[in-house]
Amino acid sequence: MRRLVGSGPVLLDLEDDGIARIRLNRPEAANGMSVPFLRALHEVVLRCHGEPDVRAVLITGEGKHFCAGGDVKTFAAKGERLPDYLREATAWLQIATSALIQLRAPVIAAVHGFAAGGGGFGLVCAADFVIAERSARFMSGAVRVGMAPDAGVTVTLTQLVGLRKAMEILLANPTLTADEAAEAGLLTRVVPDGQLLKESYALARELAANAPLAMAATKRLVWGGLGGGVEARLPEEARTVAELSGTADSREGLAAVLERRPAVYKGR
Ligand SMILES: CCCCCCCCCCCCC/C=C/C(=O)SCCNC(=O)CCNC(=O)[C@H](O)C(C)(C)COP(=O)(O)OP(=O)(O)OC[C@H]1O[C@@H](n2cnc3c(N)ncnc32)[C@H](O)[C@@H]1OP(=O)(O)O
Repeated sequence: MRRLVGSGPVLLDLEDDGIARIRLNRPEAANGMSVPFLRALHEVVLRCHGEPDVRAVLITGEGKHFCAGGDVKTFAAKGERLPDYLREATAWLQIATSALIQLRAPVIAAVHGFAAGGGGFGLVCAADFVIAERSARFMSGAVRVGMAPDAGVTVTLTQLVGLRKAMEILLANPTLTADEAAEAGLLTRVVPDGQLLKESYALARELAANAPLAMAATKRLVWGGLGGGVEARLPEEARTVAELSGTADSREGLAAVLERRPAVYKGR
């Protein structure tokens, strides 16, 4: 195993058989994504683009959770400055999402704990395969903090689960069990707790043994055929997220998450 990017919130290891492992590495914040995190994620994905030996990419989360989305603590601390901060965050988010979708190698998200918000749910929707432990949980999370979905979720989720179910997931913001997420069409498969890495590496080795040019071309054709294209959607999602983040409801939603209480929204 070679550590390609070895410090900060996102690590990259090039392992045997051409498997690159992206490790989300902020366990103290449930791998919550801030601007430095997004910048590091983009750097790691670009490194994967540049490594000719990469045949499959595994994304895992260090600690208790896969990823709990945007960094709510940092967002709440920004107060009135949050829209400017999110304009920067969503700029990195857009290029990281595009870079991930454009990876030649197939991407497997290996989910344990929670996959929530722009980071967790966004990565799940942008991956080619999602394997989840039975105890994993999934939540869109955006409306809870007075914001809107990002990372192309408004296109990918609708393709994955259908319009009716996507509206339920995005507007009612349920916490889905792994079985519910699989039944909806969000996951490739559910595995028993404790089997996640074994099953994920087995799939990665299987995919890594395939013809890389054919895999890359097939990915490009499938992703390019989604509606108006995920990447065309990213700027509108980003603009909406930054705009909503300046509302009192967004500040109330963030405060409610941190204070572990129901939010009271006022429509402004
Ligand atoms: C596709 C490629 C790239 C995508 C990139 C997307 C990037 C996104 C950035 C830009 C986003 C803009 C719009 C924002 C969208 C959002 O995602 S807003 C956040 C939505 N997420 C949530 O609301 C989830 C918040 N967390 C929780 O509800 C719970 O933590 C949990 C996930 C249900 C887990 O609960 P539990 O097991 O009880 O663990 P906790 O004790 O709550 O958490 C452990 C510690 O982690 C801290 N933490 C949890 N979530 C976050 C977070 N999102 N940000 C920062 N920190 C978080 C939590 O505070 C705990 O810390 P301590 O209090 O210090 O113990």
